[in-house]
Amino acid sequence: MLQVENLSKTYGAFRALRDVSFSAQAGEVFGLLGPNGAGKTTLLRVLATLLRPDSGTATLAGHDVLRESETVRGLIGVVNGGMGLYDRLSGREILRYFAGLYGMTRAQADARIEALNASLDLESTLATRAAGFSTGMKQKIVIARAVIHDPPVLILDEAASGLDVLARRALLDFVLAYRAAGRLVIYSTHVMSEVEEVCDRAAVLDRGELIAQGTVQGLLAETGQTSLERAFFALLQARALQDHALQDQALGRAPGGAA
Ligand SMILES: Nc1ncnc2c1ncn2[C@@H]1O[C@H](COP(=O)(O)OP(=O)(O)OP(=O)(O)O)[C@@H](O)[C@H]1O
Repeated sequence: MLQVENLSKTYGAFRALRDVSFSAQAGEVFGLLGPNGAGKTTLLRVLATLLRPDSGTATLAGHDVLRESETVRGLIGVVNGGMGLYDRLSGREILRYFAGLYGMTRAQADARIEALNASLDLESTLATRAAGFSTGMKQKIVIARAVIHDPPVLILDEAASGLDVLARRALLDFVLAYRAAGRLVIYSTHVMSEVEEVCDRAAVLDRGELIAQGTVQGLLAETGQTSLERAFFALLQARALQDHALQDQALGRAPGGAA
């Protein structure tokens, strides 16, 4: 479903992505893990056709994100933390508006809203104006808006941050239900428990490089750790040590920096 090959992106002289490659399949939740600044959002923005990479390719269901960006936009739903809701519109009006942007008829929109009401428990949110939404209500509408056209791929960038335990639970359950419907969910976070709970596989990004990928069990086995958080630390630490060793080598120093 998703093929990423050798993606690189620089901001000026800064390399935000370096030769990132991975693939993800329909019917799985694929996690993207990384510390702040690792390049997760940059990668997701490329996949969402919002940012041009310097080199490399990404294809979704066989469509190139650069050359066929319009087609790709119809195949994805994106939740990236930006709420951007029209205060004066009710939840239902917001969803109808976005359905219209995707070319859906009013009848199609209303049928889809009913289906989303059942899975996201939108209830009063549909009739309430956005100005009166709680954070949890906002998040539900943002998710419903992202999948109003029933896209085969859902991209979530730190979507659970700032949510209380109930709203977070609703989000994770929705992710699992979306996967069960045979969709691909790309789930970016730095909260390990979320990855352990919903991700089938995950990739670890560090300073723009993909340094490991696999199932949670695979990442634990690779690092010899008992929790994903420990595995994550171990991977980053091993990478930092490797970088120091390379620097030492380049400068002709003994390992550890001795002259
Ligand atoms: N428009 C930009 N111009 C310059 N540098 C940028 C720009 N956008 C991001 N960066 C830098 O690129 C690096 C990767 O940023 P990115 O937002 O992709 O990381 P992230 O993994 O999503 O981090 P976080 O978890 O903090 O959101 C960071 O060092 C960031 O400062």
